[in-house]
Order: sequence, then structure tokens, then C-alpha cells
Amino acid sequence: MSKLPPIESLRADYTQATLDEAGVLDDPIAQFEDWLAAAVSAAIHEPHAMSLATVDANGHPSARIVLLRRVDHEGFVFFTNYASAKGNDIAKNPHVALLFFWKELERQVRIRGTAAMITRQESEAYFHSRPRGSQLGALASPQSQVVDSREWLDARYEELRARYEGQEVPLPETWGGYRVVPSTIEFWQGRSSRMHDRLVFQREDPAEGTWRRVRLAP
Ligand SMILES: Cc1cc2nc3c(=O)[nH]c(=O)nc-3n(C[C@H](O)[C@H](O)[C@H](O)COP(=O)(O)O)c2cc1C
Repeated sequence: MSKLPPIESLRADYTQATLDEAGVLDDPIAQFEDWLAAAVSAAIHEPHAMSLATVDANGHPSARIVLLRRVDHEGFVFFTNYASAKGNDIAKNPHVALLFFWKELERQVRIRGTAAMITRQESEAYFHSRPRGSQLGALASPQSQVVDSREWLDARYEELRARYEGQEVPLPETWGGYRVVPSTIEFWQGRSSRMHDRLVFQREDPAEGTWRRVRLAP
């Protein structure tokens, strides 16, 4: 059995890079793409994995990892089951937060915004680009529901696999993408002695696509 060292003794100083006003792009989406590209170049495992926080009808938050599948000036897109716990939360309260942590680069990006379903046409195109096994998995899994057993899930997958043999797997009614339209995007670069850099873009005018940039204390 592994022995847990005292957690309070675990510490690291961050010294890899700095982030200053002159070094950040004016467009936060371009800046995000730049950092994501750096994470890809650094061969970080699942660099597009992000934490998605939602709030339920009672104001209780939940967080889980999802994969970013598209980013542009329209927003950040991920795919999921609309009838899942996160889907139910978003239906009641579209305010969400996204979080990327690229620890190998000592970087964090925090995004707040509102989530809305993308068009079925867009979901359809992405769904059919996925490996067939993932398409069948999405069809087989009533995500976030209590199920009887692993065996029940495997049998359901097998039944659907056989049913759609040689045919296109249909996009499930309850599966598709959400686009998170950002209202704030924070770029965090770890610095020595906990004197980190934090530059936050706050959306000024959605129509104009203009942003205000401020520095926050670490
Ligand atoms: C690396 C990783 C990637 C994941 N990607 C997705 C994803 O893109 N979409 C998704 O619905 N769930 C994804 N999951 C599973 C979710 O974290 C979560 O278990 C699931 O969506 C159910 O969440 P909910 O019950 O809060 O709705 C991923 C999990 C991990 C660890």
C-alpha cells in the first residue's frame, strides 16, 4: 500500500514563464488558442480536457471534466448528453464556468459564460465524425441515470451494435453540443513566491467583440 506523505509538505515554486500586458494578445480567443497550441506542443495528455462547472435549480454546484471540441469567436463547444445531470443544470441555469489547468506549463485559464445548445445539424456532423464505438456508446448510455449493473450497460451496447450493423448509427435525440459564450476569460501564469500573473478579459460589447483587460492580484 502506498504511504501518503503529509499533504502540507507538498509544494512547488513556479518559475517557467511570465505573463505581462505587452506579451498577451488583444484578442482573448487568439490568446487562448496560443496557449492551447503550446499545451499541444508540450505533449500534454488531453490538453483539451476542461472542467465544466454548472449549478442546479437549488443553487448547488457540480463540476466534471469534458472535452473542448471547437473554439472560435462564437465560443467554446463541448458535446454531451442533454438529459445528463449537467444538461438538466444548464436547462435551468445557463451560467457555467470552464477551467483548463496545464500544470506542466504552470498555466490556468478560467472562463465564465453562458451555455446554449448548438444546432442539431452541427451536432449531427460532429457525431458522425466520431469513432463508431463512441457513437454506439452515446446511444447506449443513459448518462447520469442509475443503472442496474455493468452487465445491463454492456448488453445494451451489444444490442445496439447488432441492431445497427452495416448501417449509420443515428444521432440520439438527447445528444449534442453546447456552446459556451464567454463573458470573462482569465489567463493565469504561475510565478515564484505565489506572485502569479493574472490577466482577465471582460467582455464589453458582444456585438463589437470588444474586451476590457485588467490585472488581478494573485
Ligand atoms: C478526460 C475526460 C473527458 C471527458 N469528456 C467528456 C465529454 O466530452 N462529454 C461528456 O459528456 N462527458 C465527458 N466525460 C465524463 C464527465 O466527466 C462526466 O462523468 C459525465 O459527463 C457525466 O456528468 P454529469 O452526470 O455531471 O452530467 C469526460 C471525463 C474525463 C475524465
